[in-house]
Amino acid sequence: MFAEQIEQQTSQVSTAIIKGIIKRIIFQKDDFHILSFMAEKTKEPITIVGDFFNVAPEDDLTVWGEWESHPKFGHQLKVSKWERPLPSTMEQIEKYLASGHIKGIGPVKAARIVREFGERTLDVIQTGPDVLGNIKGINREQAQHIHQSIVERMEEQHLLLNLLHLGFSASMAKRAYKHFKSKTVDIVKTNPYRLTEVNLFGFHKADQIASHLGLPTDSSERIQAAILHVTEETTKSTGHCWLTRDEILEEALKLLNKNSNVSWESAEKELTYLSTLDSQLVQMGEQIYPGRLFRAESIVANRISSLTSSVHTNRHFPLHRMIELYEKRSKIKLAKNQREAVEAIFQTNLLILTGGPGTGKTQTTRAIIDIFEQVNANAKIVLSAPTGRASRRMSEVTGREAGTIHSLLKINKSGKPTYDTNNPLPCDLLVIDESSMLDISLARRVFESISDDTKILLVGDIDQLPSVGPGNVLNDLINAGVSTVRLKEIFRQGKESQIVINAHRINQGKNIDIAVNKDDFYFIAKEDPEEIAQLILRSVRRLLQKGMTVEEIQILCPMKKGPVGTTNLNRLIQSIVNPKMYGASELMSGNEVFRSGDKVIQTKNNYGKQVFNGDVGIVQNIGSFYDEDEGREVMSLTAIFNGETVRYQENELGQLSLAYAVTVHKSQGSEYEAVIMPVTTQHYVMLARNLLYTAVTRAKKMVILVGTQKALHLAIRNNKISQRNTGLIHKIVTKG
Ligand SMILES: Nc1ncnc2c1ncn2[C@@H]1O[C@H](COP(=O)(O)OP(=O)(O)OP(=O)(O)O)[C@@H](O)[C@H]1O
Repeated sequence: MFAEQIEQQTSQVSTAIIKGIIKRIIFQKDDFHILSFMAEKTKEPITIVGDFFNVAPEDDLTVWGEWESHPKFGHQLKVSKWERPLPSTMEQIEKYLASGHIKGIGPVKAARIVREFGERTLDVIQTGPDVLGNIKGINREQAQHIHQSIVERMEEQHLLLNLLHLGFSASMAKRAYKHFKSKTVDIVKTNPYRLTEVNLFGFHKADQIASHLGLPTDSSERIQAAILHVTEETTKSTGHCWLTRDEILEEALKLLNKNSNVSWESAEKELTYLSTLDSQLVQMGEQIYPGRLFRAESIVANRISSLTSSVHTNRHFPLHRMIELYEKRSKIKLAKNQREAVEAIFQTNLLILTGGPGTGKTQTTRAIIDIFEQVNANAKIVLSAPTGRASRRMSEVTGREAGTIHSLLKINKSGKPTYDTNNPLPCDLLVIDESSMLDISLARRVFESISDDTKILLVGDIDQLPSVGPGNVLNDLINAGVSTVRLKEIFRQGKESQIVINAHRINQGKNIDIAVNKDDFYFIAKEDPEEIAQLILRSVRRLLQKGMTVEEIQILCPMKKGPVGTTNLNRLIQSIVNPKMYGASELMSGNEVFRSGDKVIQTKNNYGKQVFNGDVGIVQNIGSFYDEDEGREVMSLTAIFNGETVRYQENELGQLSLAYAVTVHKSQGSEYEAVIMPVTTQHYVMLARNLLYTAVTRAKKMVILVGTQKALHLAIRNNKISQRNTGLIHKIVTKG
């Protein structure tokens, strides 16, 4: 059987298959091993490299791999698969027991055990520790240990034999085992979709395994997995917290029926079943929530009810006098609604401060913090924001320390925070800036982490795009009646620019105003998308000639696709600002080429590297370097993010993208000296007032819009801010 498998696989892939014995572990880090291996046939020692687990010298292995020639270490076999044949003869079993794998057994005891049970030794020991009771020199505790070790060994063996050929790596098999224990192989073979529960595989990979195993395409397991997959993906891509039954069924059937014929009724039956379990999906009438979003909404709503009902308003200090003193100290006369905000924070535990650019949100926040400290010199005030860029900016404008919510709550890789209901954040006033970016899951973490004695000030601009993740938290809180101060007076307008004026005009649905005597807001009329792209290129060149740097100029696009989408514009801009240089190293990832000097954006949170989704950096170097951990030369790219050098290996480049042009969504919470934006009906589906408003408010010194008046008007008129399906308002209202 074993040999048959080898034959089968030899014919499918052109890899070397070698049987032999591990002689020495040359290097090991986690699962990665470099081993000296004695090939059975040639009796020659070779070096094998790859992911292994629980291996030790003298282990018999069969390895599959490809030969590679390493500049430093010479000829070595890169192992993609391996198996450890089960010991079957008495001699093999004795050698195996004595090999050092099983604590408490050396050669003498191994020989005694095998003498007692013969070729059935491993089977017998698996039945229980008591069978070892008569073996001289083995006490109860050791017997238990030997039994346990053998059981685990056999399970691991079983795992490797059954999973590696299905496309699992050794470490994936180990992760699956950690979760499903002895049931792992059974689960994979009967319902591989369960691997999606532990985020080991997505639906598509699980479906491939199921198809490889010949499992039926209309099984309940497959239909349920597809339903859960589309619910998760659709809420992620649309920002909705719930979807209708019909939406889910339509999408699930599209996915399922690529290679089968599942009926609407069968899918509906499975959806009903999943909803009645009330865990992965929760049904409220026609609305279906992913369970975790439903729970997040309920928790936020509960916490808000509790926070707002626990406020102590009996003040023993002369607030009006304190505001006057603040005005004297800061030489700023607060406007009426700025004063209201200062007063409100002492009357409620949860306050929202919103307003457009230049309306004095930062100034009001400063006043609140200052006066709060005057009232209580020992008050612990914490400043935070959803992204690294927003928190850095907050720190600059307030002159105080500010960090991301993730770092504040000490949220670990698996999303678990150190501060939560049982261990609340020690804090009297928590200020969160850019709070329009809070999605419902992050809001849950924030509200769960604070006690009823903490006040929260949420600062943000509700007219910006909503959070990237599901939910519309800031808007929902305002609409649910949470105390809100809305700043309307524009303080910057007089002395400053058309940018602020036009941002407010856009927000009010009015056309932009181009003042001839100002040179910070341009609209360049162009119809043809190719010409728009060329004009954008020319504008970039012009700004560079004027002395701006690549980092200061940002192209913001509604979409990624098309001639004026980020993908194409990045390619074009790169070709002029950072063209291919003869002899210089480059690295490819997907359709993108990275060169030293390129502006790049991180596209997912990486806690290990401390670089987060949306962080922008500059590539510093591309080349090979000696990786101590791997003990070999690897190609890598280093980039500078916020003054820190970060290294990416070739297989990590999927986390980076060129960033000369980014989507408006990605720009939330950032500011740039100059913003250039294509405005064309090619991006019709995305043209909305809040998108244009968000883009324009990112600019500090200059905005250049290139496109058609028609597209611009469409965007300004479209204030049907794409509705998000959420239930937070309802949940808060019903609590009240
Ligand atoms: N009451 C006031 N009197 C005079 N100037 C003020 C007042 N409030 C704010 N300002 C000034 O107006 C300008 C804009 O204020 P601020 O930076 O607080 O606005 P903002 O809403 O935070 O803007 P943005 O969202 O664009 O950062 C600042 O120069 C600030 O000092």
